[in-house]
Amino acid sequence: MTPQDLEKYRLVIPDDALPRSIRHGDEEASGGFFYIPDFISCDEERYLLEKIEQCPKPKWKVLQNRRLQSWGGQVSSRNVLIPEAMPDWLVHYPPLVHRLAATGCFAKSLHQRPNHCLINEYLPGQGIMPHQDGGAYHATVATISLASHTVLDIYRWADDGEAVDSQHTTRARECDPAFSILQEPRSLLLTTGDAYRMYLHGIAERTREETSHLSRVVNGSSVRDRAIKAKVQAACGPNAGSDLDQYDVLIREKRVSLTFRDVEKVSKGLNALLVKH
Ligand SMILES: O=C(O)CCC(=O)C(=O)O
Ligand SMILES: [Fe+2]
Repeated sequence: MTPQDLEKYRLVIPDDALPRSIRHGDEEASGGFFYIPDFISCDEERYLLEKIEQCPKPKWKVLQNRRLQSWGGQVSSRNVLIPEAMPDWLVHYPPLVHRLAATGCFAKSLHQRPNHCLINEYLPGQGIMPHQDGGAYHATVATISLASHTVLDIYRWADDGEAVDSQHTTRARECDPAFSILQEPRSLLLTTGDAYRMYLHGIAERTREETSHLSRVVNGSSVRDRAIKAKVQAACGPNAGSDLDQYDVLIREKRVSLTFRDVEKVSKGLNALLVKH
């Protein structure tokens, strides 16, 4: 995929879900959300899951609601990457770093490609609290999903568009998502520019999506799996839920996600000399 192709994957965000400080039409100049189904093949997906599963146990950091691996190095409290080489299975086969750079979404980042990858594993019922990815990274995040679908919920700040007092340290977010994005296995979701900076994102801790959880999905028309697409479109349509089982819409399985970003500040210590670019 080339940078010219990317535009056709842009998600159209409804007017009433835009941050109040962005006028409709402005978002194009400053990034957005792009959903690309089948970014990797079934063989690549299988291979990646195998490699991730084979990693030694200490590579996993176990959190309360998921576990994760970190590749490319550790990000220090000062937002500096202490670099480590990425493994072959993220760089050579499948050539994910190269394939992501070729989309053009990292063209404005310092290294013009991701140098860091977080791998999150979610069992059914697990998720991630709404958050922002913050200032350690260039404002592009590339997320590849493996093994199961999920629904990423996108939230706005409650005070968005109001003058925020600089003394103010805690900001409230809106309770309900402004919209959601359905991510299929093997898909890529890119979040760039203002879309990265202005919204929060999270995954609710549930074992299945019911009709009401799918009703604000914005990418129903670009979902590849026919059964999932039919359910999303039925949930979003004018007769939402009338001919659907309200309580058994989409069952989640174990999902693994790869989150690629560019950490712009990189330590030039001894480790850096050992990392081949
Ligand atoms: O698993 C995902 O899709 C989201 C992960 C995420 O938001 C993060 O690691 O910051
Ligand atoms: Fe995140």
